[in-house]
Amino acid sequence: MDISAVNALTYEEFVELFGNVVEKSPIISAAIWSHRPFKDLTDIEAHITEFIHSLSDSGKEGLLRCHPDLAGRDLQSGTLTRESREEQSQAGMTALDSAEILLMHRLNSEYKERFGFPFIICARLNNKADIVRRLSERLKNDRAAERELAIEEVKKISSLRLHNIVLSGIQTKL
Ligand SMILES: NC(=O)NC1=NC(=O)NC1=O
Repeated sequence: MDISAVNALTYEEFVELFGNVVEKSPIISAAIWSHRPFKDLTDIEAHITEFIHSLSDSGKEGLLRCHPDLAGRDLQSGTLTRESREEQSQAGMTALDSAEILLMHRLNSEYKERFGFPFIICARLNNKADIVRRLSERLKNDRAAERELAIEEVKKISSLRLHNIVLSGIQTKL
């Protein structure tokens, strides 16, 4: 990976490339740009993590609310971001039968009703059976535990997105 190419990006190019590493939260890339030159990919990830951990509880919950439900309205209406669409498709969310869709809607609604933010899991690391099982299990947690668990999942999602951009970016921009 050519970290010098990343460090040479203008602010606009950097946010264009990395702005959706954390779903619908370009402020994170806009903020960490100040820390260039980055030593390597791990350094970029560390700054993303530092930003997320610096958020208040309500800030973290706001970050979680920027994520679309799995098999939810955005997927049905085709308004998912490219990254989310690929991730959800890979986890089998686009191949659910009507009973599975209803189950996901019910569990997601129950979860959101209980915690005030959506259930989040790194879809690339799970299949649909894992997702239903983890959603059912995590519904039993308390809010603070779920906030932290969801933030850990956001970090996994963003790490995979970052690596994907830089690896594929080598062919295009970087
Ligand atoms: N609610 C979610 O967990 N959403 C998602 N997880 C992913 O990995 N991609 C998503 O869109």
